[in-house]
Amino acid sequence: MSNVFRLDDVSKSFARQGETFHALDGLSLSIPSGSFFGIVGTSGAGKSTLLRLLNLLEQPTSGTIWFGDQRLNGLKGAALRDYLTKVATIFQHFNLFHGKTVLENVTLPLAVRGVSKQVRVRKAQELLELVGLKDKERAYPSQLSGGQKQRVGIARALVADASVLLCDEPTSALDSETTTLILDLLLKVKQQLNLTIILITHSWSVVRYAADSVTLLQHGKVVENGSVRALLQDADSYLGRQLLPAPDLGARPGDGWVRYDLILPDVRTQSTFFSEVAKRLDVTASIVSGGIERLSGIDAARFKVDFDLHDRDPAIRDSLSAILREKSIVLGKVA
Ligand SMILES: Nc1ncnc2c1ncn2[C@@H]1O[C@H](COP(=O)(O)OP(=O)(O)OP(=O)(O)O)[C@@H](O)[C@H]1O
Repeated sequence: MSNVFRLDDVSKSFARQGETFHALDGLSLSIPSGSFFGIVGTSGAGKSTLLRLLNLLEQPTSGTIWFGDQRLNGLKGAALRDYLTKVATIFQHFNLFHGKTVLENVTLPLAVRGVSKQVRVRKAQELLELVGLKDKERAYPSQLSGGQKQRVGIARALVADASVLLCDEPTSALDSETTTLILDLLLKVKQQLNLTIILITHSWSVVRYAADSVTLLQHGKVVENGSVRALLQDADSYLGRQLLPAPDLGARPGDGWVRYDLILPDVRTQSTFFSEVAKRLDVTASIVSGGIERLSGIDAARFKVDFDLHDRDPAIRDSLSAILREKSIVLGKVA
């Protein structure tokens, strides 16, 4: 898969109380074309700084940023304007013009590019229909809910035919139900308009729901990065475990029991997994914690499961281990 962006050893520094502070510190990252790319990290990790480098609100202090084979450092004039039609942004607080109607907000990016009124109204109406706000074109932002405002933001961002949508904490100001609706809309427009979506968030649940690739930033560096599928399959991946959490309930397994921490990468084809294992070895299996998550379009599960091997032939431990490793990803074992 080709990359829409590549960042090579990128740093961004600020002067702070007479000292140099590195918001991004030698960051290298490739973002695949067509991905829904989630960037997570705690407050101050450098997520917004990274997004501001991609939408050219800021320039890196050092390092190179590539958009395909175009170097973005120092882009100016017509090349800059052209880039900014291809890469659009939506924001946490929507950034709508309150004195303008929904339709005027959405037509604005076309008006500043000199597109005729007839064409820009037609384009804006198409986008408003796509985001489910056809009947709101004459409304003002103050008459809309938060979710509707973000829909307007999405329509406005995409009206000039961008191929990349940058999302700056797009659901942080919304309740969880509206968050799901907005993420569903982003997945729909990504599919229909063939977009790459890059979304920064501090919310694991947002990333779990929508992203197919994830990067974890910490102190301005990439700590871990990969496709959701690859991260899940990697027993040593911290990101993989965050995507599919299973709380540790503290109590150890009982005497003679063994506890496995397991991932089932596709529950649809593995719904009878534990009953089959239990039947095959004639053991009791008891789920201690975990659950099923829809990740990147597949239902994956992580469970901590106790198996009763009390008074059983020691060879059964090896058989159990072999069966579990054959069909699931074993993250850990406590005896
Ligand atoms: N213009 C600036 N001047 C000085 N320091 C800055 C500037 N912009 C960002 N920083 C600092 O760089 C660090 C990274 O900030 P950034 O906003 O990129 O983090 P973030 O991961 O987006 O955090 P949050 O989730 O809180 O928005 C922070 O410590 C911030 O204070």
